[in-house]
Amino acid sequence: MAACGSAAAAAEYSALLSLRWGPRTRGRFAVSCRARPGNVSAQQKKKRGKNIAPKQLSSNTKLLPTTGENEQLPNTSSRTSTQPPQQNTSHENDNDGAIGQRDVNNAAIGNEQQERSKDNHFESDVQLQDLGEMIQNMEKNILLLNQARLRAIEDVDRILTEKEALEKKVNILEMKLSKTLATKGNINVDTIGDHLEKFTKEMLIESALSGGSPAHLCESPLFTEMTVLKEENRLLKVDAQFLKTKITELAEAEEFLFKLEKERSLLDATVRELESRFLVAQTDIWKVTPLQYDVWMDKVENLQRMLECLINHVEKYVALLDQHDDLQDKIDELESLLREGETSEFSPYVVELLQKKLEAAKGRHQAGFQETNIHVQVYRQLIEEFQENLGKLIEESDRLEHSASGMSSEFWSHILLMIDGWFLEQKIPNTDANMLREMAWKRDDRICEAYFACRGAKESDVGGLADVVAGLGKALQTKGHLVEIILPKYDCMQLDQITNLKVLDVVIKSYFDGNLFSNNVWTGTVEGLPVYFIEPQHPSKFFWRAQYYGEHDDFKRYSYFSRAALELLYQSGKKIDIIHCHDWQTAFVAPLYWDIYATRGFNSARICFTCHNFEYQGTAPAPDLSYCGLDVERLDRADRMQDNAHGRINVAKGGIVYSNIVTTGGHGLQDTLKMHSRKFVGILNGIDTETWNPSTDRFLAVQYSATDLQGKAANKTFLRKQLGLNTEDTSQPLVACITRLVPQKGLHLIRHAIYKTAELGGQFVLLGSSPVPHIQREFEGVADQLQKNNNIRIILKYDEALSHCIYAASDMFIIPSMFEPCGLTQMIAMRYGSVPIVRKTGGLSDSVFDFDDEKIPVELRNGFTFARTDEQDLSSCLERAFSYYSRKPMVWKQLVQKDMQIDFGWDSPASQYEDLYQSAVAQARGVAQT
Ligand SMILES: Nc1ncnc2c1ncn2[C@@H]1O[C@H](COP(=O)(O)OP(=O)(O)O)[C@@H](O)[C@H]1O
Repeated sequence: MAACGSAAAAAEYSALLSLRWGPRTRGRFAVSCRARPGNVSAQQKKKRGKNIAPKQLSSNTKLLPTTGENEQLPNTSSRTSTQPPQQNTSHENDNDGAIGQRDVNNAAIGNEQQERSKDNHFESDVQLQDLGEMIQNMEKNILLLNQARLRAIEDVDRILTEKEALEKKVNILEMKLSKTLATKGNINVDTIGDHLEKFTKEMLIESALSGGSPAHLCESPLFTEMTVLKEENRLLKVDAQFLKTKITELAEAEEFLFKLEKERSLLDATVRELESRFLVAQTDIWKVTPLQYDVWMDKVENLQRMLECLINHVEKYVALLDQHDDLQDKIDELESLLREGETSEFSPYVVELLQKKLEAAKGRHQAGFQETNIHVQVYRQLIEEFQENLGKLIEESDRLEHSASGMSSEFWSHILLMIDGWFLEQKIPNTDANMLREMAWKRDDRICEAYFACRGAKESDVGGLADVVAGLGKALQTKGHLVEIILPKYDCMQLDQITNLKVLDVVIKSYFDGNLFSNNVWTGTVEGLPVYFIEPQHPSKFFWRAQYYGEHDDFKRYSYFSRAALELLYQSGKKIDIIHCHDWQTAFVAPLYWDIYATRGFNSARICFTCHNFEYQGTAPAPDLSYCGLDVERLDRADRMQDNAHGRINVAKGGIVYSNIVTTGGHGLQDTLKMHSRKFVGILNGIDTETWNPSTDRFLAVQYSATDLQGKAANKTFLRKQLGLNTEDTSQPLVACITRLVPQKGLHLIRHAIYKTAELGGQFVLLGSSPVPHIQREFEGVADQLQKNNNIRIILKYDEALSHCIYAASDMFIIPSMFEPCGLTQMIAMRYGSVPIVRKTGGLSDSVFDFDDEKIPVELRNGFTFARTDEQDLSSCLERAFSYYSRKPMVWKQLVQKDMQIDFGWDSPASQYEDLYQSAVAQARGVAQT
């Protein structure tokens, strides 16, 4: 029985141990956790959790000895005599209430046994034997108990290790969570959620493995922490989802912007193509003789269709603008959301990242919007211009219906008188005069055509280029270089500007379209510079057109000239260092030189190309390149002379590709310039400081300088009187504008400036002329309308003398160009103490710096600038200038004096050119020596 009892006791112990030590230990742990304040942070929870377990568990181990009595409990009635009474006392202090009660019971049983032992002395031996067995059993039990204790301690250690591992996992998860929020806006809370889910599962499995139940697990602090984490993660998920949506919206906006940019460049290409086709078709029409009236009408109709197409395209630009508006709304919305985001709990990194992205998108959007806007304005003007020309052509078709032969005898007499006049004025040689007389006599239609083509020709449309070539040439000459200029011998040249004009007794033959043609060579000096004039003896009379540019066969005319000019240089046997080509008209020289002349040993020179106005680039169908002897197949390639937008040939591009130095910017050829960036240098033009010098200017009523501004005031008074402007109020600032009236110059802003100046109490003088009849007429309308306003004068002609007086008299000078490759008027204005107010574009933004712009060093601030093409920006700029003028006269005076002292001469640009030339020459010599 004892054995049985012992065995039963042992079984009881082990059963008890496994039952009590497992869950109860955990139970205690859970209880002590629950006792903590409910609102502590997860971090605090972890710290406290770590300290509790070991001590409480060790106190529990004291309970073990009481289990010695527990083996008796199931059979108390039959086995009471075997109970060791002394054992009861050892557990008096036991903490466990249930077990303590059992101890009390056992103690009572023990007392009863002692009473019995006194009455039964006979049984003492037997009892002693039993007692011995009991002691042995007890010892065994104690041994078992100790083993169980050791296992319990091992269990505790294992649980602690597990707990620490779990805590580490939680830490890692927390770190992952915050890292994920901070990385590139990619908030992957799903992954965190997955981790948490996985983690929970692992916990459940571990719990199951260690015999725990889900119910117990729910009570565990780790589980609570996990729940908190899960909730936090859920909220984060919502935030992240929201941010993700915004990021996606931003990405969509960016994509949309990209689409708009692409669309615009496609439109640009098509419109430019249309524009050049239109121009060609328009000029081509003049080649049709009056007898071919049907052909004429077909062509006019074709033009009409092209015009409609152009209008259609411009409408697409307008649609683009609307889309830009939508985009603006989206950007505004995102911006305000982000502003809220700054104060919310979103990760600051994410908000900052989004803000950066948004800023970039905003910048692109604004630039795109502005660019599109400019295109819309310029092309709208262009359409009006085309419509005007078309109207003219239709009018002309009426005239043609009666044919040139039907022209009155008065008309032919007028022509004959004109020819005589040119001859007497030495504008044409005798041979030409005879030939023209003959043609007029025979009522030759070509005379008619030439006459009508010349009618609209303006006085000077090469002013800017002529100024630059002469200015740079003279400056280089002063620096000791030998400079020569080659020009076509235009019939409309101002011969009085040329000294010693004479034809050389030599004929230079040059190649053109499969034949050799003779060229007369004339020489003369212009502003002290030697000039050669080439006069082709070609039946097309290339430079006998009564105007410089704008002929239907300009491409042919200038490819002819380029080839003839090179031939002249080649045959003269000179050893040239630099050939500097200006504008697309002479850019043929670059490929011709390298492909044809350099191979003939004429290779000492290096080529420099400057394009003063990239509005015109000289495009034509590829085969036209062969006229001057260039190899079409070799050159009609994207990396050579093929236009970047369409399949035509682009001569300006050829100039960039085949030159050693390029000093120009822009317009559709940026990619080509980028590819050739090593040879590209931006140099601002200068002005001729002798011609434009207020202290010696013979056109002025009074000469003056920066140190004597009385003279400037005198010029103002003089001009106001001369133009019939109000002279009573001397405090009124005088605003001026001298310009060609073409869309490029910002016509709507010029008009606005007139009215705004009047509104601000100033006076306005516009001197301008337009090659476009409808623009000229439109400004005539404005002039008529404002004729009686004695604060405004609009003078619609080209008048150089008057221009000098206006520069001198004005206080402010307005240049609101849509684009401006370089611009001279802002420099001339400053030299004359007229403060420039300009739109920030091209050369204007390189030479005029806003007086209020704190990002610009004070010493450079010389005028007032505005960026946008709308009227408001110009208005506020004008207001700022007026405010300084009237409220701070001393500051204004200093600004005027500063502007007058800026060096805009050619010396500095010429030195820059000189350096470029020299390094190109040095390189050439280096190559020659190796
Ligand atoms: N109506 C005019 N009368 C006199 N000079 C003019 C007139 N219009 C423009 N100019 C002159 O033409 C030159 C213009 O050069 P620039 O500013 O480079 O413009 P662009 O060459 O594009 O016309 C300036 O010297 C200016 O004084």
